[in-house]
Amino acid sequence: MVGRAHKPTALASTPGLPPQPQVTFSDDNSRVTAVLPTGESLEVLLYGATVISWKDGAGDEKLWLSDAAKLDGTKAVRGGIPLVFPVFGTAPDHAQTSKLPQHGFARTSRWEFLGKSTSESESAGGAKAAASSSSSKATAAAADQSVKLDFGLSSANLDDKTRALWPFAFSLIYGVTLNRDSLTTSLVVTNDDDKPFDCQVLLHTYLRVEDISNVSITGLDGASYVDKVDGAKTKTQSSGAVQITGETDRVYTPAAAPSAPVVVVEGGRAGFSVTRDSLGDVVVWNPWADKAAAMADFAPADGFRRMVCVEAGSVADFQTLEPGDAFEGAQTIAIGSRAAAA
Ligand SMILES: O=P(O)(O)OC[C@H]1O[C@H](O)[C@H](O)[C@@H](O)[C@@H]1O
Repeated sequence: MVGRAHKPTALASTPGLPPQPQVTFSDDNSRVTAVLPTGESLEVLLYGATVISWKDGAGDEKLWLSDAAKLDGTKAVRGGIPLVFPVFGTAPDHAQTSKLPQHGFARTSRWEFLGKSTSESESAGGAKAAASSSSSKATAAAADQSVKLDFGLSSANLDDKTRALWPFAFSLIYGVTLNRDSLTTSLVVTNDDDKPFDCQVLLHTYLRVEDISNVSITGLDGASYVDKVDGAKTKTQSSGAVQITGETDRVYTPAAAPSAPVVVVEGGRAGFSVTRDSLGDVVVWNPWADKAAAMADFAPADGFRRMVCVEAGSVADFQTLEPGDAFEGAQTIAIGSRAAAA
């Protein structure tokens, strides 16, 4: 195809305004899709508020989703970004959460879509460009746009059975922001009860990689971790990148500050950089062949070579929220050159 020097830009839906991010609902109301004018996209299931797809402007998928994942609300989604709350794993010795299923109920509850917000960067001439009919300014503004989708879950939305397992009044607001080269997910937990409750949160991100044998993870040097595949022993990460060569299930607690990004490097190039805000822990998980084979919803069988979970959370301990208090934790996953600059 011959390149065109003066290719027309996409038409704005309102004359004089740059193209806007598009947010649509699926016909069956089960999912929300957002697309930036520059082509990046995001898909979120209301079931679990699970992000099930995140594509860059070239249409390349950034998250791993099992071919056998259940997306019909009968089981937590195997892949994407399931939300873990209020317990990580199971906690038989923790009275408040001991009755809950693995990873709690947030990932298996239907959330409400609360709405979208969009923004443009002033630095890209956003405000001016929006008021201008100049196509070059409009393009600059569009290039810097982002869209944020908000989802909510509260005790009032839970079925009686779930509420009985964890009888606290709470509300969760989950914000998912799609930028051109990054995705931010943030969770606000509010205690609406008149008694304190304990909770853990985790953003259980399945990152898609080309080949796990070329992947290394940096940013965890010297971090203390619990090795769940070696009798839950506490160890210290030696310096040098972490390589995944077998089943891996570790809960890292890097030194508190400054909180360095955890970078997934593939073939010598930074693929993803995960920056955390108020989330002290990082779980690194890959089930490898045998564990993957034991999961009915994990496919294809060698899919473990195409994924690694880097999960930002607050899970090493429980945190206690007093009545009326709120906790907010977030992660930003940057791709490509922004990851390289991290
Ligand atoms: O199978 P799931 O309940 O989705 O859990 C999947 C995995 O989640 C985390 O990464 C835990 O550290 C693992 O121990 C667990 O196997």
